[in-house]
Amino acid sequence: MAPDNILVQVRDVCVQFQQHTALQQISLDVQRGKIITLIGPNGAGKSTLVRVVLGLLTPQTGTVFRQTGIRIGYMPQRINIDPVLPLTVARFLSLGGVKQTPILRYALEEVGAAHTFKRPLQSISGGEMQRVLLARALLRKPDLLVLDEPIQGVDINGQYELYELIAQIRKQRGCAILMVSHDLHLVMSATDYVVCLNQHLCCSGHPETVTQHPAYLKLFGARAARDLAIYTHHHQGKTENG
Ligand SMILES: Nc1ncnc2c1ncn2[C@@H]1O[C@H](COP(=O)(O)OP(=O)(O)OP(=O)(O)O)[C@@H](O)[C@H]1O
Repeated sequence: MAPDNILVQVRDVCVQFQQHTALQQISLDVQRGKIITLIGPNGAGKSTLVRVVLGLLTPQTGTVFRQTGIRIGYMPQRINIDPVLPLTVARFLSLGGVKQTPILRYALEEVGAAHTFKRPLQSISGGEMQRVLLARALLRKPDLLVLDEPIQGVDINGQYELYELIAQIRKQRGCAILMVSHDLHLVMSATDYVVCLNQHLCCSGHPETVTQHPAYLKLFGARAARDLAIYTHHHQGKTENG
């Protein structure tokens, strides 16, 4: 059992693929209504941890507790679509079980992709696709939204927009969000808690704390300093403008 405000509790989880250790002694709490971001280099185990949280992968050791009855909306890193399959965005969204047009339209409106409703899925842009996947996850009315690299294939302006949208969704719906990101500076203002992974848990805490942590600086080096400078600038700008 975990306190009611903890949606998912991961304790001392280890995952091994053949001889390779993907996760080592990882503990994590996903709190109701909070945004938690997993960062780490390629192969650090971020997607593996996401799969553990989702219950798609059973760790060799450790425990995972999920509050009973919680709904989880998942936006995967990518999906494979048959290029010749005639599938509109509306039909794609309805495959999740919700068929009512107004509800599907509303979900697309919420993510700023209402214009794609009747379009063939194969014809929409990378950024639009990310929004459609987000809409699909929202149709589950999630208590927890899990986003595995939501900005993949999105240009830099689109990335800021998407993170703003994610922050707005949390504000409006009050759901918890667990997301994976490579770019901490982009997500910092939209994140309550950061977990820095590299098979083991390098450091965790509030974004400002993590970016100054020796383990984070060791892992990301010069980029970390640049990220902090960008964040500080961005953050100060925001404060000055109210
Ligand atoms: N099903 C699997 N079988 C074998 N090895 C796997 C499997 N899934 C993941 N791995 C390995 O586990 C390690 C962690 O992979 P994971 O995808 O979790 O990393 P990641 O941090 O999400 O990486 P990226 O940033 O590149 O997406 C990698 O070395 C990967 O090759």
